[in-house]
Amino acid sequence: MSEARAMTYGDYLSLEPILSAQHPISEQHDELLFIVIHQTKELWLKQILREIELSSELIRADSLIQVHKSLSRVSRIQAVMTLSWDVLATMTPSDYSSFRDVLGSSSGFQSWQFRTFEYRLGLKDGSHVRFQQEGSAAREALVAALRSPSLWDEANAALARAGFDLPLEALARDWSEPYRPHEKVEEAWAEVYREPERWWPLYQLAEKLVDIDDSLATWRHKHVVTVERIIGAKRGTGGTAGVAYLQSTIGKRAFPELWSLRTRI
Ligand code: HEM
Ligand SMILES: N[C@@H](CC(=O)c1ccccc1NC=O)C(=O)O
Repeated sequence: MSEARAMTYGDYLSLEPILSAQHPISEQHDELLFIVIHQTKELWLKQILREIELSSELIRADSLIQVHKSLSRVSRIQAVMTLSWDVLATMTPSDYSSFRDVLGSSSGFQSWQFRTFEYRLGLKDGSHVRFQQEGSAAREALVAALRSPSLWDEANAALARAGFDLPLEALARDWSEPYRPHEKVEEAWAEVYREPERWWPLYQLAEKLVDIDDSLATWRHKHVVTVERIIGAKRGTGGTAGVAYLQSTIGKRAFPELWSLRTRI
């Protein structure tokens, strides 16, 4: 009987399949960079989705101290994703236009992990489901995220369990519908911010959620600037107006009352 081979670095990390998974279509030097940036982003999104699953479970169990670590990790990963725009921005309009046509109508718009991230935070727009192939695992995962309570729904439920008076619309709703901000939800979180020492775990949770919304807006902003730098006002391959569309997404907030309450403090 032969002995089991010692574990190697390459085996453990599945380097063979990973490093064989870049397939530029053109002969252009920068196409590899474009692929590597996107693959890296999808790996980070995979980790982010894992952390958000864990965070949801921890909030549901009222383990608000433990959730801090996982949510901090999410916003640090977001910071890395935002920095990677500076690597991509070394690609000029001439470089990109030399291979852009090979992309056809594919686009980041079709990233199911990005949409799942938005859904898990609380940004529910069911119209994105149709971009995933019927019967695919990606579509199933996306639909499951659409139908589950988001981080914001879980945070509001935790607030209610702590004794705050929250409206039924925020606590028992059709989770797949877009979240509608509510005056009473804002007032309850404002109470938390008025007396941080008394409500420290909820206060800390709220600030971690604001970090994530903040980092997402920063990422979106760098996306728009980088896209404008590389393709100007051209239409997107995914069929949108391009920069004008991306600009319209910067104002999205997954935790709207955590932003609006600030005017009251
Ligand atoms: C040359 C580089 C890039 C250009 C010109 C570009 C352009 C665009 C445009 C125009 C859209 C709108 C949809 C469309 O009509 O196609 C879009 C969406 C998107 N892109 Fe990019 N993009 C670039 C790189 C990236 C990178 C590196 C990422 C990820 C790290 C990314 C992620 C996304 C995502 C997630 C969306 C959907 C955004 C939303 O609907 O809120 N893009 N991109
Ligand atoms: N929407 C981009 C194309 C693009 O960026 C893209 C294409 C294929 C795979 C990922 C992409 N990244 C983000 O949109 C464009 O209009 O040039």
